Amino acid sequence: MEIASLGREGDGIARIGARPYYFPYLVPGDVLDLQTDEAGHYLEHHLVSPASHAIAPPCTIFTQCGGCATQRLSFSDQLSWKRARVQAALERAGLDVPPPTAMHQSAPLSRRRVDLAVVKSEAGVVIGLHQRKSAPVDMTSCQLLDPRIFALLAPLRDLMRRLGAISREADLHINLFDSGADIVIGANAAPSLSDRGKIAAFAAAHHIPRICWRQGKSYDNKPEVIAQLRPVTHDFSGTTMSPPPGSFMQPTASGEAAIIASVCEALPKLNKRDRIAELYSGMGTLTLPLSAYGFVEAYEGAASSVAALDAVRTGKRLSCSVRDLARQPLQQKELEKSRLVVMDPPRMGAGTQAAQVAEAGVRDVIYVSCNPQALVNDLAPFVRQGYALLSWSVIDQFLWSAEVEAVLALTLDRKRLAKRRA
Ligand SMILES: C[S@@+](CC[C@H](N)C(=O)[O-])C[C@H]1O[C@@H](n2cnc3c(N)ncnc32)[C@H](O)[C@@H]1O
Repeated sequence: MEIASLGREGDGIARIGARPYYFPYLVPGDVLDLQTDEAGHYLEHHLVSPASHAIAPPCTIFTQCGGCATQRLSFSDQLSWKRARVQAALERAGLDVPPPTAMHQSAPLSRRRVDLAVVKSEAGVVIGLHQRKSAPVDMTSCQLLDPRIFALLAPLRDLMRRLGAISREADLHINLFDSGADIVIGANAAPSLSDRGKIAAFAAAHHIPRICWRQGKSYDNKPEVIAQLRPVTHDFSGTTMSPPPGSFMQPTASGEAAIIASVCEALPKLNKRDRIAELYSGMGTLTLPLSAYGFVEAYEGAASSVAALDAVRTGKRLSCSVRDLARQPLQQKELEKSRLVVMDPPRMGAGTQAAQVAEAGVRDVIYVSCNPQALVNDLAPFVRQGYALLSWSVIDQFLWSAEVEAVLALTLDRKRLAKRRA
């Protein structure tokens, strides 16, 4: 049998009759031999002949590490697959879909943000990404991570081994800012005095500006600064900011630039007094460039990110507020005065907030999506209200995985639509 298509997670799919079988790491065109029991349940398979377009995976731990699913596809095949997934989502939502205006793909070795699992046992310390439904595999090689992050993994293994507060499991959140790596260690227990000393010495030895500790599983728990050697800074669109620990940042610098370019390209004609409501603004990745076009009212759930943006607000055409948009979505009435809404929701989508935006009847909406499944649901109220898709672009910042981002321009303005389509 032959792999006919790729599933949502990047698995190869082959069918016997109507029944789909999913094969991790196989790609369309691979021919395999499948053994099943009498009821058709999978027993085992082996690859008979690889697809002619399949390539040799670049990473030595591909199929062991949980990070990459599609390394046997060329860069252009991956981008085509991701484009097709976004296009299918837009069509499923009921939109008339023109060709994309832009497609971006980030390069290998450019990931500047990563969440890693740590497992400590008698055998040693493993730092890596979870394989689906199983333990993480030690990241002894990586074609994704910025080499400056990868270079920290060996010393971090040693640090984890020596920390008494880490008995079995922990996690690491690493952001690579302009000032250097910013690390949050997540663990169940609090660090002892001796652990604190070891962390401070580690920061000094590896020139790490800040290392924090977050106790407990919840990402709502505020990280405590354990070592801070110098200020943590990062340039966002020409503004130097002080990002808080564990903050959201687009995973690659080129991906961030592509998202900003796509958002700016999708803007309607604005005058500086026009209000732009920006929802899920994070630290202001989009807020700062948008403030060159109109007055931006930014809303974000993470108080520390809003504080970072607020600290650089003076003289800029923006306001920023902490607001949980799931519990307290911006209401129709609050949105009606906006000329444009820009929204960049988290993976689960905007839910009720999307419906409120659609019902407010704001003429133009720019939606930045990181999940085609959630996108379909969020688009439903816009389609009901008569919004059309003016343009869209595809951004692949998560090379070799199924993740894909897209920037959509939705409009109620038929004249603008007709002009664009002409
Ligand atoms: C995909 S990120 C986009 C951030 C920003 N636009 C950027 O490009 O860096 C989504 C943002 O939504 C925020 N968020 C998640 N759930 C939220 C909620 N219920 N209310 C408000 N913001 C939320 C996250 O903290 C995060 O900053």
